[in-house]
Amino acid sequence: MASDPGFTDGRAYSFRLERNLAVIFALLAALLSGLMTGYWLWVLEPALRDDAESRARALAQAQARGIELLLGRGLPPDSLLNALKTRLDAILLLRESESGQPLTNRIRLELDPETTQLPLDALPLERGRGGCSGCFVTEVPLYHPQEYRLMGVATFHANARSLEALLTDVRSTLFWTGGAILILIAMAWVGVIWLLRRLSESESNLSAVLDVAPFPILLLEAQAPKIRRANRAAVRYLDLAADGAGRLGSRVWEALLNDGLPSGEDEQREVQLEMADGQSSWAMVSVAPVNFSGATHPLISLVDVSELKLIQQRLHQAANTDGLTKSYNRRYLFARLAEEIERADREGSTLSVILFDLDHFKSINDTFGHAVGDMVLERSAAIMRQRIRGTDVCGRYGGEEFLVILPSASKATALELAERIRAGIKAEPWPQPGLQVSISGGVAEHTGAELDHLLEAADRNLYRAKNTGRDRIVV
Ligand SMILES: Nc1nc2c(ncn2[C@@H]2O[C@H](COP(=O)(O)OP(=O)(O)OP(=O)(O)O)[C@@H](O)[C@H]2O)c(=O)[nH]1
Repeated sequence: MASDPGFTDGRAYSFRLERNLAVIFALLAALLSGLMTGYWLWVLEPALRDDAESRARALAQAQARGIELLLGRGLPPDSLLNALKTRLDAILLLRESESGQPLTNRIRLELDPETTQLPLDALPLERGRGGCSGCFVTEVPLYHPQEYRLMGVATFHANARSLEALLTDVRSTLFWTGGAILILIAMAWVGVIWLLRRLSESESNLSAVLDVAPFPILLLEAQAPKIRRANRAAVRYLDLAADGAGRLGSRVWEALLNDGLPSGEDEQREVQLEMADGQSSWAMVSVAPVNFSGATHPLISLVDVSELKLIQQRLHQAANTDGLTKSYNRRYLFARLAEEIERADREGSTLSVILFDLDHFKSINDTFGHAVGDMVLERSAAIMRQRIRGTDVCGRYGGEEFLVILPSASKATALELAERIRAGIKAEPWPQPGLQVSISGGVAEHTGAELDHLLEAADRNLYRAKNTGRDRIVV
């Protein structure tokens, strides 16, 4: 089938099914023709010949008897010949006694009814004698008159009427049988053409449907993950182009293959792809088996979920982030701390936390205004984020309280970091004249107890820091 411009062919497409059907019909027609020819050659024709021969043999014998009777009357030669011409239907092989020249005549004669009564096997006959391959000739001279020697009597090897009747029978049998076969073959071909047209229609309809689909669709080969067909959206999305062998492919497609296609029918996979323009894109890949020409091919569909992914990320970020400080919020901190405690228990590693609280924050608000208070919160969170390690987590625990989670850190390490943060906030050059900010912190190390115990321990130390003059860290 010619490739259509839409559901792009990676390779010429062929209907194996319809091709097989056509071959079956052709074989059937050849078989029937062979049978008919064989039937004619090995059954009908031998029967025809046998029938004709036996009739001719009988006729020749009867005619020979008739001639014998005529010859016995002692007629002069001319009269004899005339009598033979008018009475018998035969070929005579007369030979002049002197010259020895044969006088072969095809004569219209009538049969003497008496002669037909003679016993049929009375005369021995030989076929093909005297140069007449289709004749039966008496083997011995029947009569020896003075002037002429009658070598024998011959007849065509068939009674014309019975042979004609037989031929008519055969021809009519052949005509009807052959006609029926031809009608069958013609009907079969009409059926095949109709079927092919329907298949072609459904194929082009499928191509049209797949082509207008706004998302990429690929039909793969049954045996290997190679593209057999791709719709326009797939050509655009995956930047597909045909190679020298007409096979579709691209760098993005190879990356998708390397990432692994879903194996199961209901399986879907989200894959991140680097597109032809260098941009990153997320695609939901799903696979469904479809049958073509008796083989199961995977039909791959891709849905670009980049925007969805972005929205998901934003939602996830919004759900876990504090709007003011852009640090993690309390919800996330609790969930993350639970995870880290579980990991520390599982791996037997250390884990520490620092609970910070800005000092006299109420008075900052009261003195400099709420907006300045917000700015102090934002800046303090940024200072914390700048100083922690990549594995640490820092977030807003409450109003002016912050929690830092330090996986694999002892309380000594945590203390060190807490002091650096405290010093950083204190040393920050705040833009408001007279604004001074300090922070207190309580450090606690996970000792195998539950999450609440760890936070309570940190809170107790923070309380002690507050009560012992603030601007300090207590372990
Ligand atoms: N500007 C601003 N203020 C906040 C925010 N959240 C809580 N606060 C204020 O933070 C203040 C906390 O005050 P307190 O709990 O009395 O503590 P403090 O004044 O810091 O005193 P100590 O903790 O004992 O040093 C309150 O006045 C809250 O209104 C916020 O998001 N923005």
